[in-house]
Amino acid sequence: MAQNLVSVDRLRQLTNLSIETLESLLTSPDVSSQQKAEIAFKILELVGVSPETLISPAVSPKTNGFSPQPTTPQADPIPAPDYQSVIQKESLFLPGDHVFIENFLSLEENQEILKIAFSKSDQFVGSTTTTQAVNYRQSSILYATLFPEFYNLMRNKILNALPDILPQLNHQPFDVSQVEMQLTAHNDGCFYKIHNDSGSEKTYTRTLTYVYYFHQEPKQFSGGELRLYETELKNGSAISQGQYKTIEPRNNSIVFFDSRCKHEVMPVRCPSQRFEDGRFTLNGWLRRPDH
Ligand SMILES: O=C(O)CCC(=O)C(=O)O
Ligand SMILES: [Fe+2]
Repeated sequence: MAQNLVSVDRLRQLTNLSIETLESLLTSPDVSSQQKAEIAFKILELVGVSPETLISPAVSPKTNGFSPQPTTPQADPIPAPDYQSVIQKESLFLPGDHVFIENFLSLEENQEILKIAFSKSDQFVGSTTTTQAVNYRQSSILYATLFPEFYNLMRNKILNALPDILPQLNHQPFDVSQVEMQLTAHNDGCFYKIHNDSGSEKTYTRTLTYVYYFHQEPKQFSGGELRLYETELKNGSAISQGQYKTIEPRNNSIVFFDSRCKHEVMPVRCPSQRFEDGRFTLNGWLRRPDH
């Protein structure tokens, strides 16, 4: 018992010393800002401070960020700083603004993407997060390399809609360097806990998130609402205060929002558990250049 108390004390001392050492490294002029950022992120990850801010969908540059066509540059690009300098020092509040558009595709296009999803059901793979967090996300994904024509169609529709969408989000125009896309299926019990899409070194150039919803009619699932949280950005963290807006995953609708905004996919209930009866999305991110 006494020995345990001593070792707890020692452990405390050691912990304090470690924290002091890390603190001095984080403020030392001899440590590069790159190293400081690495240390800071490691600490945040280890102590579990807002771990979900570090979680965002895995990026697979060869597949997920499929870009068969050159992108159209937009006017007046916003400066695109690197990862260190995008870490928000002053607090910035994102109210969960979004743009929701119904009947985004024609009926034929909507049926076409449903047909693509059904015909390639055996090529979907389990989803992951960049931190490989367990029990954070359950869904399956079809990469855009497996539907190149539809990728191009969707990409063009999104880029054409952008000049109307950005002002509604109070967002400045930006140079779109890449349109990432994937087809995601949520079936019975699937979900994606609270996260943002741009909280890691691999994902920080993601600027706008879009999610196009489609499913069979009549709808065979319930749940699966998207919750968009009010988010405060500060010191590299995205903190949500719990207030949110709910977006229903309506067939043939699309939602756009700031990729830094925290969001969550509520659990889906699909009693038949048939693949075809699930909640489907074409979802992805518009990136700005990283220089
Ligand atoms: O399916 C949705 O409504 C959102 C998906 C999402 O948050 C993501 O893939 O990052
Ligand atoms: Fe997301």
